[in-house]
Amino acid sequence: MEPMTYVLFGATGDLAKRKIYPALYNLFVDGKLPPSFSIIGLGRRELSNDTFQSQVEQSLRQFSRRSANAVSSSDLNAFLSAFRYHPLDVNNTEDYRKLLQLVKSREDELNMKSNRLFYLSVAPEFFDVIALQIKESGLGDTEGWKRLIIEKPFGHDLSSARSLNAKLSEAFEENEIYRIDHYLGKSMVQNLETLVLANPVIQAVWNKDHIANVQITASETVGVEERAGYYDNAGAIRDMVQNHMLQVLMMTALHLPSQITPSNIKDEKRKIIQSLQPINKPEAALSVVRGQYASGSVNGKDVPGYLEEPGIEATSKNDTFVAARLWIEDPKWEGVPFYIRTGKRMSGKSTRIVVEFKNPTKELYLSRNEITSPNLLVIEINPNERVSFQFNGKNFASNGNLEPVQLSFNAEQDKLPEAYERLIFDALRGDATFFAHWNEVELSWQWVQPILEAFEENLVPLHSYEAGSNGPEASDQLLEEDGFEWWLDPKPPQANNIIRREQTWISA
Ligand SMILES: NC(=O)C1=CN([C@@H]2O[C@H](COP(=O)(O)OP(=O)(O)OC[C@H]3O[C@@H](n4cnc5c(N)ncnc54)[C@H](OP(=O)(O)O)[C@@H]3O)[C@@H](O)[C@H]2O)C=CC1
Ligand SMILES: O=C1O[C@H](COP(=O)(O)O)[C@@H](O)[C@H](O)[C@H]1O
Repeated sequence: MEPMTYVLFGATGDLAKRKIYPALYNLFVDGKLPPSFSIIGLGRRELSNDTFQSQVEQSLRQFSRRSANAVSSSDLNAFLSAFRYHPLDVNNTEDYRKLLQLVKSREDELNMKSNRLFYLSVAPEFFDVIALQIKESGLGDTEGWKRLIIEKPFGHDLSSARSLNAKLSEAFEENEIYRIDHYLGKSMVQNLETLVLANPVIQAVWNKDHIANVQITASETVGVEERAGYYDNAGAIRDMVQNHMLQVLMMTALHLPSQITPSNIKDEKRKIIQSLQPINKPEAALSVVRGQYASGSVNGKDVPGYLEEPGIEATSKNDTFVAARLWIEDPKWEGVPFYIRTGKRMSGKSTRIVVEFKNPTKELYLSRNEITSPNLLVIEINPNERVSFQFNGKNFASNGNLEPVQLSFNAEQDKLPEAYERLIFDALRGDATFFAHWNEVELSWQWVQPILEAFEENLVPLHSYEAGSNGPEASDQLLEEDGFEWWLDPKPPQANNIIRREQTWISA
C-alpha cells in the first residue's frame, strides 16, 4: 500500500473517537497501514499535538476491540506519533492554506508522495464547503491519488442529494468519492456476495422458482438517544431505509456477474435498485407501514415513549419504525416479495436476512398429522454473525416426529475486524466495492421520495407501538396479506433449536 496522508475533518468528534481511531489502530496492529503515513486531525478547538495524541490514545483504550496493550509501547508510540492536530474552521480559507503547508511539510519530512485521503467526519451541511475548499486551496492537487470519504446522511431527499453530489463533483471525480454506508462494512453483508454468488447450490435456488419471500430486519432496542435534533428530521425512513436497508436488499438480490470485480458488483447492484417497483404516493399505505414507539419496557427496563424523549416535540409525527413490501421487476424475482423492517425500541437488537423457500412438500406427511416446515436460510448480521439453514429431519431422540433442524456457520466474533476497519482499509487501497455509489444513492432516494411525501402529507397512518414489541400489528398484517409471517432470530446453536415464527414455535 502506498504511503499517504489521512486528513480527518471532525477529529474531536464522537465518530472519530468511537470508530475511526480504533479502526486505524487495528489496521496498524494488523500491518494494514502503509509503512509511512501521516494523520492530520482537524477541528475548531485549539489543541496541542501532545493533547491530541493523548486523546487518540484514550479513545483506543476505551473503544478499540483490541486492547491498547496489544502492541509494545514503542509501537503504540510509533502509531500515535503519526498524528498531528491543526485547528480549522471549515469556512475559513486561510485555515486551509495553513493546512496545506502542514500536509506538505509532513510529506517532505516522511519523504512521501502526495496521496491524500480526506475524511469528512463532520455535520453534512459542511460536506460541500469542505470539498470546494480542498479544491480551491490546492490540497486536492496531488502527485498521486486523492480520495474523499464522506459520512451519512447523503442528502435529506432526492433534490438535496442531487445538489450535494453536483457540488462534490466540482472537486472530486465519482471514482474518488467513497460514501460510507457502515452496513456495507459488516462481515456478513460482505459475505453475502460470496455466499450467494460463489456457491453453485445456493445459486441454483436463488430465484423466484424456489424462494417464497425475503425478509430483511434491522431492529434496535435503543431509542432516539441524544440525537433528537437529527433524528426527528430524518426518521427511520431516511436514517435506515434509504441507505442501509436498500443496500442490503441490493446485495441480497444481485445477479451473478461474469466475474466478481468492483465494477461488475456495482453494475449488478444498480440493476436491482433500478428495477424496484416504484411505490406511488397515493398507494404508499398499501405497501408501507409507519410507526412511532410509545412507552413500554425494553429488556426489563421501563422506557419513555418517543414523544417524551428529550428534544422531541410533543406533536412530532416522526417515524421510528418502517416496514415495507418491495417488488423487483426482474424475471429472476418476479412474484417474490421482499419485506424490509426497521425500528427503534423493539424487543431485541437484531439485523438479519431470512430467505424463506417455497415448500411444495408441506403436506407430504399429512397422513401422520405432520407438516413440513419451509427451508430457511438465515443470515444474521448483527449482533451475531452467523448463517443458518433450517431443514426438516426426524427427531429420533424423542418421538421420531418431523422437526425443523438447523445447520449453522458461526463467525469468530472477537477476531473479526469492525466495519470501519474494513471500509477504511478498502478506501486506502482504492477498492470502492463496499461503498455507496452515486447512481445507487440517487436511485434509492428516487424510490424513497414518494414515501417521504406520503409521510409528510399523512397519507400513511402513523401507528403507535409499545416499546419492547415487534412494532405495530400493521407490519404483521403486511405479510399476512400474502400468507407469510415474520421469522424471529434463531437461538444460539447449542441443541437442535429451531427458528421461530414471531409468536409460535413451528413444531407446536
Ligand atoms: N457518531 C456516530 O455514531 C455517527 C456519526 N455519523 C456521521 O458522522 C459525522 C460526524 O458525526 P459526530 O462525530 O457524531 O459529530 P460530533 O458533533 O461529535 O463532531 C463534530 C465534529 O465536527 C467539528 N466541527 C464542528 N463544526 C466545525 C466547524 N465549523 N469547522 C470545523 N470543524 C467543525 C467538531 O470539532 P470542534 O467542536 O472542535 O469544532 C467535531 O470534531 C456526521 O456526518 C454524522 O452524521 C454517521 C454514523 C454514526
Ligand atoms: O446508521 C445508523 O445505524 C445505527 C444502527 O447501526 P448498527 O450497526 O448498530 O445496526 C442506528 O442506530 C442509527 O440510528 C443510524 O444512524
